[in-house]
Amino acid sequence: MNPNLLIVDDDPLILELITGELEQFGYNMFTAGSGREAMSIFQTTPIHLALLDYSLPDVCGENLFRRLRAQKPDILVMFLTGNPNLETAVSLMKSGVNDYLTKPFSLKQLSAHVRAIFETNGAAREVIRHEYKPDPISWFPGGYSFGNSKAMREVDAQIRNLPRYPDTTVLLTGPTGTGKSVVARRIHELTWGNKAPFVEIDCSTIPRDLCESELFGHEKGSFTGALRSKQGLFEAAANGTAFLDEIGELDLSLQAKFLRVLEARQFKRVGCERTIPMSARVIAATNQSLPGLVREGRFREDLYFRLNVVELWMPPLRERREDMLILARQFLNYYARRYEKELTGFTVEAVDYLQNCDFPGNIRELRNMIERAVISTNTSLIQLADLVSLNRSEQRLQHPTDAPASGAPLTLSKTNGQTSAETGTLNLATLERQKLFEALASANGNKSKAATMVGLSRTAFHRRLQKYQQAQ
Ligand SMILES: Nc1ncnc2c1ncn2[C@@H]1O[C@H](COP(=O)(O)OP(=O)(O)OP(=O)(O)O)[C@@H](O)[C@H]1O
Repeated sequence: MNPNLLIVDDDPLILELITGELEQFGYNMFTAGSGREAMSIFQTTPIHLALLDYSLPDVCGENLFRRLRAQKPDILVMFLTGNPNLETAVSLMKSGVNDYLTKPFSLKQLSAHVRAIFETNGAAREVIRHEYKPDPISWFPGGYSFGNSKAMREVDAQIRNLPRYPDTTVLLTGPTGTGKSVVARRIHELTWGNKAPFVEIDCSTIPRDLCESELFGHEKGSFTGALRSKQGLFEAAANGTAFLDEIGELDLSLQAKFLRVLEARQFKRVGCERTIPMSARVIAATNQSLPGLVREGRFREDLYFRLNVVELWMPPLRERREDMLILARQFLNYYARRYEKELTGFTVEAVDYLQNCDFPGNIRELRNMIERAVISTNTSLIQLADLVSLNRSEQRLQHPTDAPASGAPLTLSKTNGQTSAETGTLNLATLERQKLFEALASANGNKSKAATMVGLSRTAFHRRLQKYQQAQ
């Protein structure tokens, strides 16, 4: 199920252009020319993201937004506005709008924003991941790298060995955003190329009562709502790869059934007695500790052992700092091409910053940071100021009318409408100093806590703090 997007605008041309642009990315597009039309679509279709024009013929966009949120608190909302005045901007951000884009904007900017909303919003991201869509980031021309750290070289060596054992189950473990899904796809590519399907399911997002049918499929009429027969994960994966993400979330009763499938290499659709052979390789991933879940009685020990034939551990990025720049460079090349920017690299300060960041969101966070920097930069080198950004809503509350059309987090130099490197650095220093001291104050003087709050290692935090304390 790809995400459903609703655009509400009274200009049919805008509706058509936006629909054409976003459909290319696999979103299901719904359009409405008025608030009333929007509400009637909304009543019948699960909408994940609404793109709202601020001025509609029959209702103020803000009222429509409140009605949507009242009915579906987790709906994502982005406004497409003319230049908002300060009050409007403040009110939008305060009321929890996810993003807004100031007209005129380019379609590229719009799609970048939509992707960013889904990337940064956990719940909605899961919707995308529920079914497999090739992720273009995995297709760097000339191949892509996992990095050059010892840990990742070992992972790479093991992955290269796996095509010889296409039935072997693989367990991928490691914190969120470390690249487990990327590795799963890489194993599939090396084993089957595009000759067999790769099918993905996220066990944490499928409602419990639908999970069995998602895994094993069902026959028409086997339960209320089963209007058609449906293949499940194992059948759809055929002789390719069945990837079960967040396996730790699988319901205990289904764990037993799943174990039997792994042992017998066959299964039955719900409501059907026919046995279907299971030919796919199973890859499971989790960012939880399965032994821990076993101890708590939330995960079957026998299933854990059955899955754990080959375990690949993806360490957090802060434990493999030598990979950071390789990955950052890779993302820079990718996004520079994608956004058609002439970029040659990073400044020394930017490199220093990247190497000192802790990246609690791991590669996902690094990737987002570089994408935003590429969008916002005006120079051929990514500057420190392009990487360090204020919290987006804070920025907009302070300088709403200065928000660039791209809506990318502002660099301070741009916030003030100045682009000189010197001025940028000066402003950045003030901003950084303020952020460090604020974090320190909120952490009651605890430097480790404050460092985590601003995304730096304790040493980097301490070093920077000293610099500002000496300058006082
Ligand atoms: N080696 C890599 N090269 C390029 N992009 C990568 C690489 N590793 C990870 N990424 C990118 O980082 C992001 C997070 O990766 P991925 O979804 O594979 O992490 P994960 O460990 O499965 O996370 P989660 O536990 O939250 O599901 C994705 O956008 C992915 O494309």
